[in-house]
Amino acid sequence: MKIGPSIMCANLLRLQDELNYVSQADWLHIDIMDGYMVPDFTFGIEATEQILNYSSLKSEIHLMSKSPLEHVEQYVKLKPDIITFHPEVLYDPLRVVYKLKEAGIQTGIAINPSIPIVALNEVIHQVDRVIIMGVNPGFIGQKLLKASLTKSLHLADIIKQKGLNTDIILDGGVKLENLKEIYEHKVDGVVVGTGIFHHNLGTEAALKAFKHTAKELHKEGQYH
Ligand SMILES: O=C(CO)[C@H](O)[C@H](O)COP(=O)(O)O
Repeated sequence: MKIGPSIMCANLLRLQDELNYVSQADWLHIDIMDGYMVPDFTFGIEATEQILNYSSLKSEIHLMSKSPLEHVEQYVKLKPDIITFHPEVLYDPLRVVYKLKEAGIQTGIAINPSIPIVALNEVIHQVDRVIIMGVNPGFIGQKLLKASLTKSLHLADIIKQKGLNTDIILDGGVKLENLKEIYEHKVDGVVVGTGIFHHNLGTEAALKAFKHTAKELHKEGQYH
């Protein structure tokens, strides 16, 4: 199972150190909040560009935006590896998908806890990853909703039936303690915020612990 630290949960006064501590992660997850789709704000273009320039990790920009069609233009210019948006806010999410494909950027879609998997029918075959939100986005440190895990099993079935290669990622409420349960629900990767950056082991050791646990689960291998 792959581990993607969510940089919005880092100690921002020590951002370079925090980026160094997670340099062995599988990818870096950068949340962009627009103040509409979710109440808070995070990084703008300038800050995101600085983070991308400094980190050598594969990068994902998660657009928590009510207007992804407009916002995606600016973030495409930063050339991240993946841009993930919420299709539920658009009548025609494929327009964003095509923009990303045209730009050669991998496409992710994220769905909030209230959105059923069936809502992805029109787009699932066009995207590289689906992020299932384990919490209602906007705030860090919330508890994982069990219904999101059930959703993951449902999504895994659909991906298998359709013969797709789409990654299932879970974002929100991921801790070392629930990693096994998450893995058992056929999740391929997790976005981890406070579980890494607020862990009492410290960021670097927490990431190591996550990677070790993920490796052990993979060795057991009975679920994937
Ligand atoms: O989408 C999010 C919250 O809206 C973030 O990815 C957040 O970083 C997850 O934090 P935590 O792991 O503490 O739940």
